[in-house]
Amino acid sequence: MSLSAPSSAAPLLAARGLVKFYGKTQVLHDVSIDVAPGEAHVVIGPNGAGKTTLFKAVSGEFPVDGGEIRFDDGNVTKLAGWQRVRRGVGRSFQVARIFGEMTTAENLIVAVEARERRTRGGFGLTFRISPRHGTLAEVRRLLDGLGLGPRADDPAKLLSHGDKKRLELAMSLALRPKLIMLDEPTAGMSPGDRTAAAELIDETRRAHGLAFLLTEHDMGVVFGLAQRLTVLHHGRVIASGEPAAVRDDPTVKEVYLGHG
Ligand SMILES: Nc1ncnc2c1ncn2[C@@H]1O[C@H](COP(=O)(O)OP(=O)(O)OP(=O)(O)O)[C@@H](O)[C@H]1O
Repeated sequence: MSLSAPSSAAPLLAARGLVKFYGKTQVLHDVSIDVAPGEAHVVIGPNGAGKTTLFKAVSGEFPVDGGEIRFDDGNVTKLAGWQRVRRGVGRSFQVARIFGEMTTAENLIVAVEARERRTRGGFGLTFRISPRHGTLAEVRRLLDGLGLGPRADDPAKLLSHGDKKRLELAMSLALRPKLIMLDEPTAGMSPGDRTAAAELIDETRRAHGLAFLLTEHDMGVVFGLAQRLTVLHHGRVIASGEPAAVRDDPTVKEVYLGHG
């Protein structure tokens, strides 16, 4: 079933009727999802429901087999992932993208400088040891804003799991996207770190007016963050709308939330 969406703003992201096959197995069946500017839209569903596949489709990791993806009023369905990044689709850096031997601050310097090179239309992967004027001030703001100030000079490989997640989010923010996609941002965290991470995401969204598309298994985090909730089950959207309405939906209770 489809419940009414709370937002009347024109969507930043509008995916319509997405279809994806892995070989002969259909994993996404006519999946549609919107994210409004500044909104946190959380996708939930049992293991194997297709959440990660939906994320990969939206971020351009592979082409879809049907449907259309519009972002910021342009059709991005045929664009490669890096082209979507240029338009403002940000996917959180995975831990593997962090350079472990470099400090927390140096990782952020690389991210800020990469954005500047991109904006200026430059190429090349060289990292200049002397950062541009302005980069260090921006890195300091990101570090302080995400509570990483005390870790600035620590090698990234020595950060706790929670701090690595913060660094990933900071690196995503450094690229100044319009939408940030986070696939299970609190996975593997302690309950305390989970609460802190959810607060951080919510604060970041409010402070920067950023839109978020997230998947998450922790229902405390889900209901603390979501302005809108979509439930996937066997690759189909079974409910989408305001969190309270989705939570009370009988089908959702039966196939998913009822278990907890
Ligand atoms: N590369 C692949 N090749 C074939 N099948 C795949 C591939 N990746 C995922 N699948 C299958 O597609 C379905 C959807 O997987 P997906 O990872 O998108 O689900 P999910 O909702 O993110 O699950 P989880 O909550 O466990 O991360 C599952 O049945 C999975 O086994």
